[in-house]
Amino acid sequence: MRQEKPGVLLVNLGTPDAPTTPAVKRYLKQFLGDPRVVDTPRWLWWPILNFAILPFRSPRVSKLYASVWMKEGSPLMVFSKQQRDALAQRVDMPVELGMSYGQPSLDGAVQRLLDQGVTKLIVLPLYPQFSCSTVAAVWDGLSASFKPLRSLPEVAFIRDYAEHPAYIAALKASVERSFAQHGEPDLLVLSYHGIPQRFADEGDDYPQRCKDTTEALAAALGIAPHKIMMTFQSRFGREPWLTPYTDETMQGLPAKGIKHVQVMSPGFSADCLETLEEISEQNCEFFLHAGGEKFEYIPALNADDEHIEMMVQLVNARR
Ligand SMILES: C=CC1=C(C)c2cc3[nH]c(cc4nc(cc5[nH]c(cc1n2)c(C)c5CCC(=O)O)C(CCC(=O)O)=C4C)c(C)c3C=C
Ligand SMILES: [Fe+2]
Ligand SMILES: [Fe+2]
Repeated sequence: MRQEKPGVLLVNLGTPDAPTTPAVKRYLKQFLGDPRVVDTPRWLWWPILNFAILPFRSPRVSKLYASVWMKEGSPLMVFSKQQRDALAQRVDMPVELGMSYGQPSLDGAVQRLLDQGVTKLIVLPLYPQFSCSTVAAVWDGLSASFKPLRSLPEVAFIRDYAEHPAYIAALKASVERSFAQHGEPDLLVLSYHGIPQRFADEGDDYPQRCKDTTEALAAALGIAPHKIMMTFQSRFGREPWLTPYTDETMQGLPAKGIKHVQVMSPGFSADCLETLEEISEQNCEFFLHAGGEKFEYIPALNADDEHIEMMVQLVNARR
């Protein structure tokens, strides 16, 4: 009889190995080369990526990475490892971390779990809101890592957890800590990573999942509807992305009398370039230059106890 031995595969996006132009170029080449992320026909995208994007974007973005780099490495990697270690302390099964792009690879993480005798993979992509550009890319990566195997493990794939009570409880605790520390702002802005509007038009339910999180958190906080709003950050390329854009919103709020904002990015399970630089630095500046007075960034859930508790619940429900 087959006796299942479960193990957890925690997955996130991945990040460069170093804040240098060659390392960032390597990372962006793999990331932006994934058709789940950019779906332009390959014959057209290959020369654009290699000759028009990588040579110019890599040196610019490597400087941004350098500005947030931590003693132990890239913030996304530092927090992801902390999450892995904290979860491993809380569940009686092996836990491995794999990244869609860069190291540690998904392939390696799957192999390490199999080497420990795991027969059932509980796959937890750390994206609270499903998107074809993130969660489906994890699915693709997982299935690619199965290609050389003669036997496949059982798989429990957690699609997302946008309104899971333990996720909402962790976000609520974090917002309440921030309100207690800095005072209640005129507006709480929830800034989610954007995607092209076209992906949503073609069936990606990501915007609805962001709305589900926003509504569940607003209800949990008991906050008035005019004191919370949802925006989308990090757009890339020329086509329209989900709106309202975070940067335009920040530039426009002070003229509407909003002088104190707190910004949280609930779609990022770990702090990274897009929160520590784009929100805490760039968008803070946009807001203050437009006449805003107080801007506070509420950190990602990272390895907070409430966040790890959420992971324990998600995993134990599938074991
Ligand atoms: C080009 C299209 C992109 C889509 C679609 C996209 C979706 C998407 N991304 C995240 C999470 C993260 N993205 C991060 C960085 C990042 N994202 C893109 C592009 C797209 N993302 C780029 C080019 C970059 C790299 C930085 C840059 O060149 O500007 C990160 C941070 C990684 C880090 O190393 O710190 C995360 C996390 C989500 C959740 C998402 C769709 C919902
Ligand atoms: Fe991204
Ligand atoms: Fe960005």
